[in-house]
Amino acid sequence: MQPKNPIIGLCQQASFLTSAARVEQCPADEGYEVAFAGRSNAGKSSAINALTRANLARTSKTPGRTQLLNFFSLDEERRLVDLPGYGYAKVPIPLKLHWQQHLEAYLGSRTSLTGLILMMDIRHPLTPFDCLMLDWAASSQMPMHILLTKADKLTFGASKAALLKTQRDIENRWGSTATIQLFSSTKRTGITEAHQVLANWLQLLIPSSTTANDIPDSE
Ligand SMILES: Nc1nc2c(ncn2[C@@H]2O[C@H](COP(=O)(O)OP(=O)(O)OP(=O)(O)O)[C@@H](O)[C@H]2O)c(=O)[nH]1
Ligand SMILES: [Mg+2]
Repeated sequence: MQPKNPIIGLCQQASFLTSAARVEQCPADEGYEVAFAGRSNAGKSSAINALTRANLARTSKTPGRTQLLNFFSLDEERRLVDLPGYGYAKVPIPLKLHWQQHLEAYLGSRTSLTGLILMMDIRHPLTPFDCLMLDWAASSQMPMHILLTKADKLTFGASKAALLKTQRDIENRWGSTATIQLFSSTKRTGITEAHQVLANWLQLLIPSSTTANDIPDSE
């Protein structure tokens, strides 16, 4: 029998920890943290829910729903963070500036942050703000993994083509800054691959004889 990837058990026991409106309100900067970033409505909260199999993060048809940094605890030293979505036009400018400032302060100061998952709607990849995040990851050498979300909205062929094109565009501009995969919260596509990235970044390495493909999605 294959050993169970420890990330699956930890994700199943994930619980809401706290919300922070500013960096000073974040939990102690200790252990390991992975943050989920992306344009408003890209599917960040849905992805966190799909990866944890719980209804932890609030999702919404109205973009701009997540306006705080929401922390979810996996165990005493590991956390996931749902970041406020950027780029939502209807948020008033002062609030936008407030969020941008706090997002930058968080990203620039958080020493427990071991990686950033960037979510992009597969139908609208590489928005200007996504490009800024890639610039930031490249310059700060922060590991980045991209989920092309809502892959279920395209046919299999079209989603593969979008993956290859976006991958090529990223390599041309940012080299090996980011890895990338297809993802769908509704169809539960790409969960195993994303879990493997989380396991690596959260220092939950599984035995080398086991590969990501050996581990079933739902256990
Ligand atoms: N078809 C499909 N719809 C999805 C998927 N993921 C999210 N959605 C829908 O997209 C909308 C936005 O999802 P959220 O997860 O709330 O997006 P978010 O990025 O957290 O949004 P903000 O909190 O506003 O930044 C909701 O209506 C979801 O049901 C997916 O994989 N497939
Ligand atoms: Mg959200």
